[in-house]
Amino acid sequence: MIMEPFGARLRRAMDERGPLCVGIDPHASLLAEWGLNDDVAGLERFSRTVVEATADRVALLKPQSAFFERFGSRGVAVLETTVREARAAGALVVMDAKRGDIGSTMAAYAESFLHKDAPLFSDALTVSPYLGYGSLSPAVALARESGAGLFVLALTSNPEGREVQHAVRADGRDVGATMLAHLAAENVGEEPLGSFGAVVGATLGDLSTYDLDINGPLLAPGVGAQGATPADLPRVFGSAVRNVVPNVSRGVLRHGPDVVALRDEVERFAYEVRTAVSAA
Ligand SMILES: O=c1ccn([C@@H]2O[C@H](COP(=O)(O)O)[C@@H](O)[C@H]2O)c(=O)[nH]1
Repeated sequence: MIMEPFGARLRRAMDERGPLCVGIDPHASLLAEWGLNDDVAGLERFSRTVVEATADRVALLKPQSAFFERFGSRGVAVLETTVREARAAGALVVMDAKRGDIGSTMAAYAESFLHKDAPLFSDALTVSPYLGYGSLSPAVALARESGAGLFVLALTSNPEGREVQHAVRADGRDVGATMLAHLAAENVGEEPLGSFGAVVGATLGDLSTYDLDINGPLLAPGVGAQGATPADLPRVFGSAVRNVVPNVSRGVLRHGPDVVALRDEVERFAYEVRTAVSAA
């Protein structure tokens, strides 16, 4: 069965559930705060709890692959279960693995996360374009075939990103703007929303010099622990704010392991995001 394109599925989820992405980031410090051991059993309990608390109510869940990979194959097995259970409970899943390599290797990364029969198949994948946007072509092609999406790192939330992303090219455009232009080209004519999104940090202040109108989703990490708030979103994203899905990881997760407390925090962020976006 051919799956509806990711952009259309995400638009519907954002409209029905509100535009919020919750991160599944099992930091060792959070496992300790939750009274769990820093081992595979702790990882499994943490991830199950986040899925139980959030997957039936948020548009997007974003497992951070690094925190699972650090436990080796058993951690990756927990990641597979987490993705499967989150999707079964109704959330879309973006795998935050930030893959990027020469095209021939990129094809294998794409198979790992975007082939519909892959054990880690996810609705979308974060990818790094810093081996050249064209190196991502195999992932773009497979995402189209599978009804999946990509989130391309364009303007990341960390201050160190500037030395690469703000570098100005010979044509006068900076690297981040160039990535946004590539994505706009991928999404031409797609309705209601293209499947090729950008990662643009909510921490970055006024982005009015960038054309964020890529007809695709803007995944905006940085809300919560990194200091941005939902109220910042209209100022940062301007008229593109309707397509923004802010991500909160530690800002929600530090309220666990109590499921009700996690849900309350998700509802609070969702309400604040909705209020900020509808006032814009
Ligand atoms: O520019 C980026 C891209 C990705 N991230 C990821 O988002 C979460 C943020 O976690 P918080 O706890 O809400 O700070 C994390 O998984 C990062 O790897 C990002 O922060 N910035």
